[in-house]
Amino acid sequence: MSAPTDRPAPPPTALTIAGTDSGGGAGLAADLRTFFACGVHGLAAVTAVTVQNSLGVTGFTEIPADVVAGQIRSVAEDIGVGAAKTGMLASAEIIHAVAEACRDVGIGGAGPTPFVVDPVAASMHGDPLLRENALDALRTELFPLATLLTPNLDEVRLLTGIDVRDRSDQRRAAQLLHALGPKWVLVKGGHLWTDPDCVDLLHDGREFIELPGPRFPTQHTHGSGDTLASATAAALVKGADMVEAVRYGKAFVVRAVHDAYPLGAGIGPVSAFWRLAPEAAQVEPGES
Ligand SMILES: Nc1ncnc2c1ncn2[C@@H]1O[C@H](COP(=O)(O)OP(=O)(O)OP(=O)(O)O)[C@@H](O)[C@H]1O
Ligand SMILES: Cc1ncc(COP(=O)(O)O)c(N)n1
Repeated sequence: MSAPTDRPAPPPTALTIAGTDSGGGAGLAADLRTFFACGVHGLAAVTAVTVQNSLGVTGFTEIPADVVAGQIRSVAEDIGVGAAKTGMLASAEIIHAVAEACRDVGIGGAGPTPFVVDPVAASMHGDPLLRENALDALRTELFPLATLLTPNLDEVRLLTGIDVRDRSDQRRAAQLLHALGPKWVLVKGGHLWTDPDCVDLLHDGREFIELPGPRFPTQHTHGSGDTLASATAAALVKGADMVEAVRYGKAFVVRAVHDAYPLGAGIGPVSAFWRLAPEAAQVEPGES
């Protein structure tokens, strides 16, 4: 085959700033898989390497903070970042370096690049992914830069002290978190076991938008939060507004949870494979 003379236009890009999961279910692997499935070229700044399988996380080591920041600056200067998304940030030092690098290259805050901050604190097995002293750095350094903050209910409890038991608690938590500086907050409802509608609540300081979805009776939801945030970031790169982008992210993750598969003896991952089916390739943000 001869080399093409007309090269295709490059696809949009999105950057994940996250830790690795050796089991391939969550973190960096889930983010890059979701970007790929959405037709977005994934860029990666690795923050930590975890020792992890379907049964839990038995350890992790952090990447030096200057190397994390270097990865962000390197791809921003050369390739360009259409949107960025954080996952596991591990330590206050890394959070500080990420915030500084993101500010410098226009990610989040007053910059042009949408920034989805998933304040990952622990794995779904309850194993810590963030040093205990790092919560304040998340609140004060990263949240004010976030275009969208996507806590789950355990993270809400850690960050606000609110133990969400119903939709009115979910609203109260969204208000408190919005006051910390993000433009939008999405309080995810996956852990609100009493809610059959699995409502994720989106808030911008004025309105509350409820995003219901079916709750599937499966334990295999590893990586669902990463997948939701990455699909939302992918939609933002493609020009969707926030409400449209989060609706797309939710529709994406609902399909991914529906198709989740067992892997190993514990909790299996959600699946982005559905997006590669020919009929699914037609679904774009705003059409889901
Ligand atoms: N059993 C389920 N059926 C359908 N959707 C689900 C289910 N569990 C979670 N979700 C959806 O998946 C997304 C992530 O939800 P969740 O609140 O569990 O976040 P998370 O704890 O960060 O995810 P995880 O820890 O599994 O990666 C949300 O959109 C939520 O509504
Ligand atoms: C590297 C890394 N990042 C994020 C998660 C959270 O995902 P989950 O809550 O599904 O365990 C994880 N387990 N590992």
